[in-house]
Amino acid sequence: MLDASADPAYGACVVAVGADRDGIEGLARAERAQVPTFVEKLRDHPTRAVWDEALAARIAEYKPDLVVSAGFMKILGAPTLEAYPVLNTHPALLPSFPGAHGVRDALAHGVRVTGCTVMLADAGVDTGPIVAQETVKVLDSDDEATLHERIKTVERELLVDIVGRMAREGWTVHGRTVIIGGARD
Ligand SMILES: Nc1nc2c(c(=O)[nH]1)N[C@@H](CN(C=O)c1ccc(C(=O)N[C@@H](CCC(=O)O)C(=O)O)cc1)CN2
Ligand SMILES: NCC(=O)N[C@@H]1O[C@H](COP(=O)([O-])[O-])[C@@H](O)[C@H]1O
Repeated sequence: MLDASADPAYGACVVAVGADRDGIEGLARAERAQVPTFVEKLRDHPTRAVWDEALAARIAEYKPDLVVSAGFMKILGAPTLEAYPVLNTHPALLPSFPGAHGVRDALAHGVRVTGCTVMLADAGVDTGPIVAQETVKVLDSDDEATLHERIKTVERELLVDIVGRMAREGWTVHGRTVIIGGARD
């Protein structure tokens, strides 16, 4: 996304990169690009609710139009969800295999095709309206790591494309579906 946003025609820029823990490659990548970063750790707060509020306050410092969750492994609470649209990427074809272990669960189930889903987060876990999906074939030789790496290649490209289109064209939510721009494909 940082690379794509170097082109003014992309229509979006990364105003900050945040995480709930240190040592994240995305933080280092942002720092190399002189993009502001922040870390808000759950363990630094007395309760989950206080962390939720603190995270939303950190995000508010950057006034984003859209929050993108990519590999953010915490369920976001109401303070963030009620303040911003949150786009999430999940390494499975929702509603199948939601949660923190989508690739592991899909492989264990024996699926021959899996993929990734870009959706708007809601209060549930991977239950929000779907923006886009792409499929990835499962190879007989796959283990969780090899399959997940192939999914990541597809989902990163999809996420960058979707964020740019949403920024340029806007979006509307119709029940469980998100339409980018003014009309259905
Ligand atoms: N309100 C929402 N927040 C988030 C969603 C969402 O759909 N609604 N998606 C997640 C990303 N995600 C799957 O795509 C996901 C991430 C993490 C978990 C989870 O069980 N997290 C545990 C802690 C895990 C850990 O710390 O290692 C937790 O939050 O207690 C489920 C799904 C992003 N946020
Ligand atoms: N349920 C949330 C979830 O599984 N998120 C997944 O974590 C990976 C992060 O990869 P990265 O750390 O290499 O960017 C991505 O595949 C993302 O979809």
